[in-house]
Amino acid sequence: MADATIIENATDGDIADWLAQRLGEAFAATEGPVTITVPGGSTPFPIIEQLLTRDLDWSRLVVWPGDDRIVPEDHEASNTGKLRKLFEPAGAEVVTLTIMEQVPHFDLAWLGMGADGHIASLFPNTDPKLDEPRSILRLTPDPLPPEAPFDRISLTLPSLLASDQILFVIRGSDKRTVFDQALAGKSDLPVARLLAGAKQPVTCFT
Ligand SMILES: O=C(O)[C@H](O)[C@@H](O)[C@H](O)[C@H](O)COP(=O)(O)O
Repeated sequence: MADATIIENATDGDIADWLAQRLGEAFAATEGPVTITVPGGSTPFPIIEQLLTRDLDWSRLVVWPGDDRIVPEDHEASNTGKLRKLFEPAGAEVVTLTIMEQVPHFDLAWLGMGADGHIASLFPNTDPKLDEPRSILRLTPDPLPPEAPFDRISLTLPSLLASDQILFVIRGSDKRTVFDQALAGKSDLPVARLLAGAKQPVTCFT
């Protein structure tokens, strides 16, 4: 079971500073690109807007959506569309998730979490496995989440765990309770399964 560093009451700017620090360290540690996966939903985008004001060589960054809704990129529900609009003008590359992609090792895996304990699009009904042989899956959440009632494509638990460090940004007391129970090994929700498999540092901003 992972132990996590919990940083409470963080502002989007605090999280952007933390991310800039981690990315700066990753850029300094290699000549090549730095590869991260980032979540969709609503939380990450204001943080990314602030992150991109920091003075880093964004042309060295490769961004993988952790998941997406199966909609065109110009659809308002598209995570990839939003990430492209933010990262590409700064010079970063945003990968298109397809089940044919070879998923790399990530310098950082950034996740959100739903109140039902889903991460990426690994909803409880999809019964995500730590020994899943596939890297990317197409899934149908059941029930379909009302805020984004679409089929999904998602990195799997092994893909997300193939990372040097894991970041969660989880806002709200309900979600914090779900996260704490998962961290304590008191649930079998997707977030708990990921935490059970994590050997790398886990940081959670609330
Ligand atoms: O495509 C998605 O919706 C996300 O990848 C999903 O896993 C998200 O991270 C959580 O649902 C939290 O979403 P909020 O940040 O909106 O709370």
